[in-house]
Amino acid sequence: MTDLQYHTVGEHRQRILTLVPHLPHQVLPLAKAIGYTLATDTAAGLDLPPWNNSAMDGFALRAKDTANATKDSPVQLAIIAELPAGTDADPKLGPGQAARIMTGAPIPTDADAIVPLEDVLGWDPGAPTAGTPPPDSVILDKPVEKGRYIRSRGDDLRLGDRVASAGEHLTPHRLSSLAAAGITEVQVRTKPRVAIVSTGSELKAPGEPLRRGQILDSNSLLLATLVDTSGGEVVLCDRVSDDPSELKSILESTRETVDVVVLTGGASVGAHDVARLVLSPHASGGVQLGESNHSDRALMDTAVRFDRLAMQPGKPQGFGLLPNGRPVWSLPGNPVSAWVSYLLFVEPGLLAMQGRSKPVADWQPVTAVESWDSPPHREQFVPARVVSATGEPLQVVPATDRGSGSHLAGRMARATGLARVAAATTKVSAGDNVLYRSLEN
Ligand SMILES: Nc1nc2c(c(=O)[nH]1)N[C@H]1C(S)=C(S)[C@@H](COP(=O)(O)OP(=O)(O)OC[C@H]3O[C@@H](n4cnc5c(N)ncnc54)[C@H](O)[C@@H]3O)O[C@H]1N2
Ligand code: MOO
Repeated sequence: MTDLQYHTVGEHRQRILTLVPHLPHQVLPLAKAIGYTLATDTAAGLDLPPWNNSAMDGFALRAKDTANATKDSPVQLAIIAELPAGTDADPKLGPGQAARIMTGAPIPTDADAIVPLEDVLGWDPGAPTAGTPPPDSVILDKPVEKGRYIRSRGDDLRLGDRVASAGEHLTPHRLSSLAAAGITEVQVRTKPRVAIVSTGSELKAPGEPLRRGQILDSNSLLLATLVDTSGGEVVLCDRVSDDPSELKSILESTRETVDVVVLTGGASVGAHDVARLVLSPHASGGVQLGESNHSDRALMDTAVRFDRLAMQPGKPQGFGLLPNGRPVWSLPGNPVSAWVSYLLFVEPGLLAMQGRSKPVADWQPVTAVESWDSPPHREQFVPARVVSATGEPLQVVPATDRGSGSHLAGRMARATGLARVAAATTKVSAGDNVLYRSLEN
């Protein structure tokens, strides 16, 4: 705590992580599971590789046949078979015999080493081997080490080894490992179905003409695309005016069809702040906290609460559970505030609902190359821009020349990420270290 009137970022996030419900499991074919979160540890269904196979295009042989090979006294081996990848042939190799073999083809049971094409005498790098019949023989002028270029059955994974763990994000590389290990379907957490509602009588859809007093709604697109990157499914994205009946009606009509509601705007203390009026009609402007508010009981209090946070931007924050247990976030309407608030509070909440094992993003130390002021007793989150990507740590400047001005919807585009300044810091000087989260992928 920095001030009794304000919650810290950590306290607010802890309350969210305590209260959000976990989503149920579902079974999906692997090819449909991209972006989901694995719900159970998942084990290999076979040995990988499934059989000993060649790591090189070359010749499979018995190493002992080459033991005496020298430049002066080379060894000649007769080629008695051709083994392309995919063959199930297992030719018998007698003394002095070898098989031409391609990368990935199973090693004959009698062979114990591979010599790559390049290592046999007379190989011509300019003459392609594709489509040519196997030679009658090969000549070697040095011994081949037993086991050379053999990829052994199970040296990647054994049947039953864990391939991926519950809570891991099903990224392309993880899905690929699961496919290689013989998995065809996975248990995942269902995706949170999310309703996004931008509130404010001043909002118009992008592309519509504006009369005096109106602005274009940019938060809806911001939040819808962010929800997608957090593994959520946007099932409704709408705008309502400051008339409370419109927001009430959306909350009612989505009772059974959405798991999560994210609102922007109307979270502060204004006379028409509709999110607060609808979700927490009896709350006053800002909550006066005493020590007891930080007890476990307060953490477990599920009611929608509007708190003031010791952060800039993003001071007014609403969060709680609706009567049927759906979490609702009520984010401030200023676009930079909505962005920062989503990243700090909604993203970890949505990931926790999916059982994601790494629900909080990493912040890395970077060097500020310009000075700027930071408000006392509040953590500051500044849209920032990397100016030198070479060397460590990275060097950043504020993406706008007006600090974290939370209304600067247009200049947000200049940012490559967010810089984070500790609550105790009131001035960042050039050369100081700050934390940074990259938001470029
Ligand atoms: N007397 C006080 N006034 C304000 C306080 C305060 O503590 N006391 N806090 C200020 C801070 S900090 C913030 S942040 C804002 C948050 O206000 P609301 O959440 O009620 O948001 P609105 O008033 O509805 O909108 C704020 C601003 O953002 C624009 N906006 C809203 N929605 C969108 C959207 N979907 N797309 C683009 N821009 C949007 C809106 O037009 C306003 O300009 O309250 C301060 N006031
Ligand atoms: O805290 Mo507000 O979110 O500065 O703009």
